[in-house]
Order: sequence, then structure tokens, then C-alpha cells
Amino acid sequence: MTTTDKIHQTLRDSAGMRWLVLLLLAFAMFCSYIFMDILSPIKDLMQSTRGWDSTAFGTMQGSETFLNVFVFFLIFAGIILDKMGVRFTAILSGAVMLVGATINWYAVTDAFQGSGLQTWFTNNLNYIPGFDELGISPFYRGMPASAKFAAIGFMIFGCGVEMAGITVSRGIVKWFKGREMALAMGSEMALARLGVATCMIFSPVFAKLGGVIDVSRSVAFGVVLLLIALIMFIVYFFMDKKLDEQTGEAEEKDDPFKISDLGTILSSGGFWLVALLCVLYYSAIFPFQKYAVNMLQCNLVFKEVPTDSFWATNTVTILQYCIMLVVAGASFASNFMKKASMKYGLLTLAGVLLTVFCYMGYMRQSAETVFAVFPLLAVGITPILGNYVDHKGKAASMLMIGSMLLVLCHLTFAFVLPEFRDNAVGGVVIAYLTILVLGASFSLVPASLWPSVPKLVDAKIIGSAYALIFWVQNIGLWLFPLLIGKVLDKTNTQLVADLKNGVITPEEAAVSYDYTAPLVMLACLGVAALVLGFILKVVDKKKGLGLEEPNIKA
Ligand SMILES: C[C@H](N)C(=O)N[C@@H](CCCCN)C(=O)O
Repeated sequence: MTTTDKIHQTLRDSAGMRWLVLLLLAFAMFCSYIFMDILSPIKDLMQSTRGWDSTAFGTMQGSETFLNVFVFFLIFAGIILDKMGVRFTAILSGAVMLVGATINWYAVTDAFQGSGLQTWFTNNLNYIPGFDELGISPFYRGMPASAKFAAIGFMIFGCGVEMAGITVSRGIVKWFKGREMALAMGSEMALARLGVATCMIFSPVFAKLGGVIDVSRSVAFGVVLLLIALIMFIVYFFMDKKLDEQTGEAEEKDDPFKISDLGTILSSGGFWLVALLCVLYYSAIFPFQKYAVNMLQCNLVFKEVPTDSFWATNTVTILQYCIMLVVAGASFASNFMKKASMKYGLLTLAGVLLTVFCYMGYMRQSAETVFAVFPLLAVGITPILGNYVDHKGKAASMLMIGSMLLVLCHLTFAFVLPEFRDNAVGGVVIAYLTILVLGASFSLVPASLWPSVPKLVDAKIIGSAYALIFWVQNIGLWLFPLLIGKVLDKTNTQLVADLKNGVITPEEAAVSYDYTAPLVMLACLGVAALVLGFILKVVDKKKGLGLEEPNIKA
């Protein structure tokens, strides 16, 4: 390398530095995704220890997106990102997530119970004029005080996490444009999926540590991780600053945000098709994720797991997690290997480990360890599918196949799984197969949807386009956890009455819901997504949007 080459080399020209930046951003998202679902695998414990019924649980979970949707925070986040740049917005989003998560944690601690704050929240915030009339309030009369306060924290966290999502996407574009951008995006999403698996496995472990149930321990674990996420963003800040010093660019000055940009995006038909498909598909996945463990508890009979010692309870769980890390590592490695034989060897190894993983989950017999396989498959194949879209295309077809699989899975959960309630082996096998297929669907759609956005809008307004899609998507992510909770209570009237009259205990009630109606509702979302996918494919062919074309042309 000559002296001139050395002078012109920036941080982003070094593969090591580029991937270090990706690691920082992706690890921050990994921590955020852990917090996003930290309460999901312990819905039953929230009901038995904090008195959150399904409506309270669903309302609290849905509150995550309330400010983004109704106060248009996501639109402001897009504007902040375009005006202030990636590194400022990254730190801001990290700090917002941490503040919200800390409030959420305090709400579920024992210290909150019996405090003045609890009394205040019991007597207040029952009604938000305007929102209640429309049935879209994040609070309702009779909602437990802890759920109300937790909802406030989760709303603030939701602003931070969505802001982080669009910031990280733009950060990846800044550092990887013209290089391995799709692989970087796929790897970031894969690590986020690993975050979901981590919380599905470890949240119940922390809540039940030492045989004493304390749900706030799980949330505290998430808060510590968000602190680490903020540190990651701070390190990123300095690397990004250095890059701008080296290049003499400042993207927020070179490419300032204009309100008219929003109009340009909103007038694109292709953009609307993708945004609507996104809201329908993700509404059938993320809200489901919040109830999936409980749905399995209600549909399968699990053996009692010993809780006398940490190792008796958690050895298999920890081994399962180690296998998951190997599968993730094998997937990442396979993307960097040049030789196809090596790639298939690693994939075979991942397949074998996946089988062992499932077997361990079956031996361990708990809903969390069975559902943990869902994000695992997405971890393994999202980067591979991203690579496929880069080199072979077929994004619109992949969107359709992913939606079709989604419908199939929700209908299986609704009508086939309950038939195996008394068949321990058959039930777990059906559950595993369906979850694995759902995991494949959750790889096909994200891997093809997000890289399609740059084909629909100008590169200059990509940040605002992602913010707008996230905003539309957040409407569904707000509405559907809440709707699932309401539909559950409305279609399980006998159970709700028995619980109210003390005929059954909260522990029994928590694992006795009939999930058929909410699952059919989610399957309908999948059907609508499939129809939109078909329309998108037709429009793509007619207008030549290039969605079926590879990103990298030889
Ligand atoms: C929940 C969030 N709004 C979302 O849509 N997340 C996507 C990833 C979007 C790309 C982030 N760089 C997901 O599939 O998790």
C-alpha cells in the first residue's frame, strides 16, 4: 500500500472497523429486542403475582407503540434522524430506551406495591378524554396500577426502540453502502432474533431464580442490557465522528430533510403496498410472539420441571442456548465462506444441532424452551436469504411464500394443536414443526421486505421512508396485542367468570385459555398480506419496480 492509499483510507474502508461498527449497532438492537419481549414468556406469572389479566397484559404490551402512533413520535424520530444525523440520534434513542425501561422495571417491583405511587395510579389515569371514546386508550378503568405505570415506561421505551431501529438502518447504509449492505442488514436482524430467543429462555429463569418468584428480576436483567446498549451507541458515536472527520462529510448537512420528501414518499403506490403488507404481516408475528408461550401452555400438557436447585432447573436451558449460539455462528460463518462445500457443511452441522436443540426442549418440556426454536431458525437463515435476494432476487415471490406459511401456521395452532392436548409427544412434535415453519416465514418476509424499500423510493429519502413504514407498522403493533387480549377474555367468558368468582385460581386460569379466536384473527391478517403480496407482484411486473431483480447484478 502506498502512502497516498494510506492517506485516503477511512475507517469504513477497513473491513474490521466496518464489521466492528455493525457489531456495536447490532448488539444494541439485540439488547433492545430482549427488553421488548421481556414479559412475554412470563404472562402467567404477571397474572398470578401482579393480577394482570389478559386485557391488562395486552394493553400494557400494546402501549409500546402508543406514542409512536398517536403522538406521531416515529415521524418526529425520522425528522430528528434526518436533521441531527445518525450518531446523535443513536445516543438519544439509547437514553430514551433506558429511561422507559427503568420506569417499567419499577412498576413491577415489590417496592411499587403499596407505595403512594401505586395508590395514585389506582385512582387516576383511568380515562383519557378522546381516546377512550374511540376505544384506543392505553389505560382503562380497573387496570392494575402496576400495569398502568409499566405501560407509561413501555411507551417511552417504545419511542426509543423504534427510533433506534430506523437509526441503525441508516447507520448500516452509511457504513456499508456499495459493500456488503444486505448481508449486514440480515446479520443485524439475525442478532435481533437471537435477542428474542434469549429473552424467551432467560426471562423465566430470572423470574424463578432460587425457587422464589420475582418478575422484577427479569425486567432488571433487561434494564442492565439497555445500559450496555447505550454504551455501544456511545462507542459508535466516536467511530462515526472519526469517519466524518476523515471523509469531510456530514450527511445531515449534505442531505437536509424537507417536509416535501414525505409527500413524495406518500404518493408512491409501491411504497403503500409494501407498507400495508408490512403492517399486516408484522401484526400477525410480533403480537403473537407476546402470547405464544402462554398459547403453548394452554394447549400442551407439560411435565413438572424441578425447581429445587438452579442447575436441576436450568442445565438443559443453558445447553440449548449454547447450541443456539453455535447455530448462529455457523450461519454467519457460512455467509463469509467462499467455498460452497464449506457452506453446506456448516449448514448440516447447524441442522444436527437444531435437532438436538428440539430434543432437549422436548425433554425439558416447558413452553418457553419449545417456543425458543422460533427465533433460532430466523437467526440461522435470515442472512442466507438476504444473500439470496442480493444475488438472485425474487423478493416479491418470497413475500408471498412467507405470508402463505404464516396462514398455515396460525391455522395449525388454532385447529390442529388443541387436538393433541392429551398426547404429550404428538403435541410437542406438532408445536415444534409449526414453530419451525413460522420461523422460516419470519425469515422470508423480513429478508425480502426491507431490502425492497430502496427500490421504491429515492436513496436521498430512505430514512424518512423507513420511518413512515415503521409508523404504519406500529399502528398494527399497538392494536393487535390489545385485540388479542380482549378477544381472549371475550371468548373465554366462563373462565373469566370462574376466576372472578374464585372457582379457579389465577394460576389455573393463566394456563387454561382457548386461543382459537385470536389465532383465526391472526390467520386472516396473513391472508390479507398474501393478497397484497400477489398485487405487489403484479404491479412489479407491470411497472418494472425491479422487486424480483437481484440487488447485485453481475
Ligand atoms: C419492530 C420494528 N419496527 C421492525 O420492523 N423491525 C424489523 C427490522 C427492521 C430493520 C431494522 N434495521 C424486524 O424484522 O425486526
